[in-house]
Amino acid sequence: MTRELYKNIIDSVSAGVIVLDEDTAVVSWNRWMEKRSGIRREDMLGKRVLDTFTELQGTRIERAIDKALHQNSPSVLSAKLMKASFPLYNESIVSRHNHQRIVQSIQIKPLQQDDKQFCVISIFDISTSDLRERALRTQSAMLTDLVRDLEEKDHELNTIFNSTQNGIIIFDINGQILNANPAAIRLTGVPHDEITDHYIYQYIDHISSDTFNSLDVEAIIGRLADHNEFEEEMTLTNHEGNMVPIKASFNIIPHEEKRSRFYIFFRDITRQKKAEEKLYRMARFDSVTGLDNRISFTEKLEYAINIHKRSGQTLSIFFIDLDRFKSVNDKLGHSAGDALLKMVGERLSTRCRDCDTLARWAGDEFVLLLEQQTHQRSAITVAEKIIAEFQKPFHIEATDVFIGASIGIAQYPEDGSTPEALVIHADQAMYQAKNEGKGNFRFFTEEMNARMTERLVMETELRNAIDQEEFQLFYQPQIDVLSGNIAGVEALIRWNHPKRGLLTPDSFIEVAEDCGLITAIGDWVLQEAISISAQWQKRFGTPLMMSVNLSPKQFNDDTLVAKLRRLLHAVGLAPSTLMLEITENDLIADHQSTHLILNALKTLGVKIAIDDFGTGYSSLAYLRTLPVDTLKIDKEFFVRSRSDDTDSHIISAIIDLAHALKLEVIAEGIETYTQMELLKMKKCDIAQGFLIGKPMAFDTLQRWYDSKISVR
Ligand SMILES: Nc1nc2c(ncn2[C@@H]2O[C@@H]3COP(=O)(O)O[C@H]4[C@@H](O)[C@H](n5cnc6c(=O)[nH]c(N)nc65)O[C@@H]4COP(=O)(O)O[C@H]3[C@H]2O)c(=O)[nH]1
Repeated sequence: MTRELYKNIIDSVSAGVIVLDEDTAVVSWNRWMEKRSGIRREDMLGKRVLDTFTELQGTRIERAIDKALHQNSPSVLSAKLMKASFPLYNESIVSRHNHQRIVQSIQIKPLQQDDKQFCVISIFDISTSDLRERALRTQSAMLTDLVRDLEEKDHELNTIFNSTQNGIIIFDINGQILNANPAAIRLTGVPHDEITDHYIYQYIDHISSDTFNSLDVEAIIGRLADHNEFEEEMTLTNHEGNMVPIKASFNIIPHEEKRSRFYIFFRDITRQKKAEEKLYRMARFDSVTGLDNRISFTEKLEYAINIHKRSGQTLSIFFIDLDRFKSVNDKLGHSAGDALLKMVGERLSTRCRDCDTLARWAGDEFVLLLEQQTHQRSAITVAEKIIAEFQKPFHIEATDVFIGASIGIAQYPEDGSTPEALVIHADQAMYQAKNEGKGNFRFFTEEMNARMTERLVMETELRNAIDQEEFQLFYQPQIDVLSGNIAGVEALIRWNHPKRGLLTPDSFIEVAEDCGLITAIGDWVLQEAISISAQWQKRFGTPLMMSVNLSPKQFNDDTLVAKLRRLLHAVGLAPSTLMLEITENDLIADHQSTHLILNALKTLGVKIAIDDFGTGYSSLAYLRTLPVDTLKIDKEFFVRSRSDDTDSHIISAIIDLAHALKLEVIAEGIETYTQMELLKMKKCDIAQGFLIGKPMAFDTLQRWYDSKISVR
């Protein structure tokens, strides 16, 4: 379309048309405008419309122009806009000098062209009634739409307000309740028609508040002024006085000053709180005894240390380990074990004051923190009372169960300044108490710590010892008492320690047992001993009775029989050439499974000896029921028999009884000819001891044997 045609079209329109650019400068001014304003197009083009009609500044017309240019949004202004209309002169009605405004309907619309923003102002003269009527009708239709829109929105809001399960309370600047939705009425328990007589602070409060009605409405309103809304966990006290935890969100409904409204939007979080509490309890309390657990104890101990740092008072930490708990658990089952732990917890609690903390540390270990201690004596008194508590039996599943307690005590600040150090030291002291005979208590000493550190070092070294091939077997000969011929050997382990030289088992077997390495070491011993036995048979043409010590863990290892069968088969050795030595105490530890294991070993065909006989409390009558072949009299009897006649009598009695039970007897620790004479006299079967030969390496054993044979 040509510019000329465009100009003619807008000049022919019977309405004012003004087009403004982004700076509100006039780019189009039609003939109607020239006529009604008396201002020519040439005079207006390029001029700012608001500079010409200054009285439009700050009016709705200016705002509408701004909206069209900057928000791309149209406006319709119509009415008798006395102030905010274009001051146009209707020449046909009034004289040029008589400034009379006409009634206008003004549309201000945005227009985008070639990436530029324009604003088109159309001015209609509606001074005549029919035009005015039309404009009014348009306006009324617009208003109807607006009202309908508002009603729809209102309906939606009302539905949400009435049906939501969350409580909504609207209140004023004084906290007075103005409205509440059905959920809020239900949660507060206040009748609907009475709710507006109440104040928000009568029901809603801070969670930690201990003063009733302490909700500070002014402070809440202050916070809302800064943030518009905020959320907090609070409590709702209903009409009956019951407290419910809620999650509350406060909001403001802006109004003119002083008439502002506020609302609280809240929901009942009882279930969430219960779940949180459950989780908290699970994380901090022991489920079996209901006592504090390790985490909670450590925190309380840390707190106590911080407090006592200032007061200078002593804290005592008890590490309590139950004696014989494992055997009760194994025999009566886990639920009985749990019941026993619960009873122990209750019994220990009776020995504690309110300010003390008792916790279950792990398994059958308890820890106790005594505060307000002034001297060691108080800790001793508590320890003695606890040990005395265990003198009485625990009644479980119609059985009276006797267990004991060993206690280690560490004290703050002397024995450590952190919870970890104090508990470790108390544990070390407990270990010492246990080693010294159970049912005891010991205070921590630095010496214990040194010993423990040494143990830990040994544990690490032991782990490497197998791979580094640092173990070696020595063999101690055993002879037939009557003939003097070799009857067998006992394999005894040695550790070629890289720094400490050759170590005997007394210095490391216990550590290996405690740290679980004994099975791996024992497996190596069995393999080595069986392989040596096979070599012997090959070299001398006769089988050698090889005795091997078995630790309780190995004895209870489910794979033991299969392992032995495989090892013996691999070298083609008869099972009857292998004798397994099990100590008397280990055999009586668990009667039921002992029988099962021994029977399986017997079926395999290996021999079984009861080692260190006389040191335990087993009756010969019980031993009779066990499928064993040999009884080894503990060497202690022979050491003592040199000075005490009674022991000679006991040795005689044991040999007689063992023979009566058809058991072979080996006397261990024979160092003198007199002892040898006694054995001969009592017809003891086999003798072992330094008199015959000390434990020796395999090469030496072979030479020893060679020399024996050549003498004959
Ligand atoms: N004073 C004196 N002592 C004598 C005499 N004759 C033998 N002995 C010592 O008595 C211990 C006999 O072994 P045990 O009672 O089974 O006692 C063994 C056994 O219980 C354990 N042991 C040794 N080797 C092994 C092993 O391979 N595995 C396991 N689990 N324990 C082992 O270590 C304990 C100590 O072994 P060793 O130090 O080799 O000590 C050996 C031996 O050297 C004597 O006439 N006088």
